[in-house]
Amino acid sequence: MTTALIEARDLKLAFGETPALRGASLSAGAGEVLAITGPSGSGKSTLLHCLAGILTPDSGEVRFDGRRVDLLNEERRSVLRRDTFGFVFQFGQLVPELTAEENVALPLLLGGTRRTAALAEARPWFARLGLDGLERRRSGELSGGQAQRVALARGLVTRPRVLFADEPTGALDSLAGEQVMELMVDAAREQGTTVILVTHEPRVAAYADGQTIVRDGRTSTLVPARTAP
Ligand SMILES: Nc1ncnc2c1ncn2[C@@H]1O[C@H](COP(=O)(O)OP(=O)(O)OP(=O)(O)O)[C@@H](O)[C@H]1O
Repeated sequence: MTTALIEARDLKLAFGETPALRGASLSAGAGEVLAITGPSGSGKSTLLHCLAGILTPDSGEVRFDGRRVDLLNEERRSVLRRDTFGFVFQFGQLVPELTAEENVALPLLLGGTRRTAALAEARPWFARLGLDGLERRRSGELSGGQAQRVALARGLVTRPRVLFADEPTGALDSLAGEQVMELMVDAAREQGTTVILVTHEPRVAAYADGQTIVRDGRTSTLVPARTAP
């Protein structure tokens, strides 16, 4: 059995009086794709945000590569998010003033890479994700599927150890959604990136190696990933 690269143990978190997580656990190994599924409001995004160091649970443990993420201060968590993790959300959230290639280069620029080098690293992603010729477009000039592939390139350009994807196909029609999923899973496998994917669509979850279902803030394993205990 491989060791977990990222894991959550018995997470609990309430927003005021609203309990969002009541004992959520999961684990994923290096290079695995894990889907978090479940009904609306069950706690999927909250669980993802705890794993990614965006939220801190009230109790329980989050470990990445053996280190306790939940015990890090905000500054260290933000360095971890910037240097080690990648993110894709439902609505690509591209910066509208920037060109597509500048959007892809953005995480590298924020990490201190010089502009020319960052753009040089961003460009190969356009051919790789079927976006040739769209490098200089702004987000308003892209289709939803194209914009989401640009957002995917931006999430992967730093070669993150873990890519967190929250409903990455949620705003797309089924064909564009399948394209995004195939490209995401292939690119992640090629560079050994673990993917933690929130989705309510069974067709999207089927791309994953393992599935964890969340109901009322509690998890159960639907399909064990290779590292599940
Ligand atoms: N910032 C917040 N403040 C207060 N309550 C919140 C906040 N974020 C989430 N909640 C509540 O926590 C619970 C879990 O929400 P969460 O967004 O994690 O669910 P979800 O499964 O991702 O839902 P969906 O599929 O609809 O996106 C819900 O009851 C929600 O209303």
